[in-house]
Amino acid sequence: MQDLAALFDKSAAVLQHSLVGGRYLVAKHHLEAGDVVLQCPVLLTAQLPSWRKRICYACHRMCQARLALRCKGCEQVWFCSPACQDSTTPGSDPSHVGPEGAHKLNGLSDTQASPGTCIAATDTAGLPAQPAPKPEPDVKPQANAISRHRTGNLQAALGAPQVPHQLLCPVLARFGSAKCGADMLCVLGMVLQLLGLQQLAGQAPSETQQRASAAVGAFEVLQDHAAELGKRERLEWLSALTFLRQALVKACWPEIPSLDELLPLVGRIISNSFGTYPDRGAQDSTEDDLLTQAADKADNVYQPLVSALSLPNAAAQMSPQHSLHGPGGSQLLPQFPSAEPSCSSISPACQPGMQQRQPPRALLPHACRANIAEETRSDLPAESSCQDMLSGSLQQRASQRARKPSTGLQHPDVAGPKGAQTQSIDVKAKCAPTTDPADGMDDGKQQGSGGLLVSESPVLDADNFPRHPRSETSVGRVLFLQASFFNHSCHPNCYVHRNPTGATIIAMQPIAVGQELTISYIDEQLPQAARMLALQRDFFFRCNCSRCSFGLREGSSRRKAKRG
Ligand SMILES: C[S@@+](CC[C@H](N)C(=O)[O-])C[C@H]1O[C@@H](n2cnc3c(N)ncnc32)[C@H](O)[C@@H]1O
Repeated sequence: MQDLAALFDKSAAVLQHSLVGGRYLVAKHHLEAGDVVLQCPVLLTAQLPSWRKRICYACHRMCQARLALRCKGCEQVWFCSPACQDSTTPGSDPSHVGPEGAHKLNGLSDTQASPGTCIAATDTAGLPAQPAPKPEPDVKPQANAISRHRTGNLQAALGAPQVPHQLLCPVLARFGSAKCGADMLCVLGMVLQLLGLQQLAGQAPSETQQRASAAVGAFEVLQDHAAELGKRERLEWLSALTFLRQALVKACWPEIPSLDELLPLVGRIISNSFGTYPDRGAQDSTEDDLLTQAADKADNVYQPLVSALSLPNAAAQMSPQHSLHGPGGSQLLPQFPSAEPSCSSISPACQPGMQQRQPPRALLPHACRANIAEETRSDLPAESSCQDMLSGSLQQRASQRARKPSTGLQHPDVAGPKGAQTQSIDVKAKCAPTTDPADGMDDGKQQGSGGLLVSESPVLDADNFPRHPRSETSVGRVLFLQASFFNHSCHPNCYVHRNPTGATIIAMQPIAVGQELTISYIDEQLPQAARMLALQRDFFFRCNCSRCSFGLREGSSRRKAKRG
């Protein structure tokens, strides 16, 4: 807890803990509306597959046109400029090219490497290295690799290093053949980044190694809700993680984590990450912009319309929402908050296509999951090993699959049992499309229930408040370490503002010293029942905020009044 408190040293928040409520943040001193509470760098981020051709892998800027530079190694990531490409592939520096030199690329850039191949390495003395051991797919896990890297200095996690693309490239090369849904693949990308950080953390002591080690340790302290996944949802994740393990094996990853080790990583990512939304205005936000907006926010919290249409990121300012904007986000840049992203020069090809400032769309946390009925959650064997559970179920599902076509959005191995659709929200409507917005839809618009409504004006409700977009409009996920300690409220007193290198939490109203700081994880303008459903489904908890408690009382007194 003492380590964790250090994460908030340079902020206006103090971490507290209660037996009932877990960890939460309170105001260190009195805050006025518009005051910055804290700034959080990105810990992990990944884009949905359909957006990779539009959003630079290195600087996360979005382009209207398809990006020209693609990594020829994995064919899975695109860059907006050679400078960006170089920034993620630090050439011959052996400290950047993987564990124990096993994945050193021998002078090949990742654009020359064969996709997904395990390239023989030479050691630093120029002698041929032992070929990287190729673990069997069913290799037994080592000791928990994640916990091994926990260090005392969690504050260093705020400067988590960028994982070199060379390290991840051979694994990402397999992602093209993944059968899981787009959001799952996005989460797998974040898991892979974490494994990459873990590899950096295992290197010889260095500043990068220490920061990576702190980041891995810090991730471990986040709440993990894997145990609360419904049975079907859990099977889907196990199947996706099996795919990831196979990709790691084929890429000669030196240590293959078991499913039991990987599932908690997913459990942390899905319940702590935010969806990212295409906000053209966020790309070039500066600290000045931010402070201006924060000041405006103080004046405009409840008179949103004018500022909504004139300022970038205005939806976040006015709508007390969990609003992280845009594909900004850095590759874990330590310079925060005013530093430019690592891409200092956007390519000429890309620049004219950069999205114009437009009223942004606010954010909903991802919900690319089937809504598992409560009764299906309860029949999960509590202590079952992931592997046993998966293999048993796969046999069962193989016969079901023979009878029932897959939706195409799920891994065929976990295509739902007969009748599953009746228990769940339409998965198709909630998942980002697997089609590619860069292929044939150059205005970025897509049709259909899974459409990405990039160029659309914000949807305003009856009171002219911008509404959260539907979850399928997101372009990826992002995880901020410090933001993961804010509890949710349906009447929050802070909001999350996304900028190119991270996020800033800003007070929306005067907050007294010691008062809890809260953000909204969802569109809090939804009716109470819908809010409860979204929080349970996506974040695995029943909201105990004052508004919900009041709402419940109000509901019951209304019912009593009706009865009486
Ligand atoms: C992102 S974490 C927030 C920090 C968390 N309290 C902790 O100790 O790490 C989200 C988790 O906090 C708890 N939580 C947050 N807001 C809550 C609320 N309004 N009511 C009940 N539980 C809440 C839930 O367990 C939820 O899954």
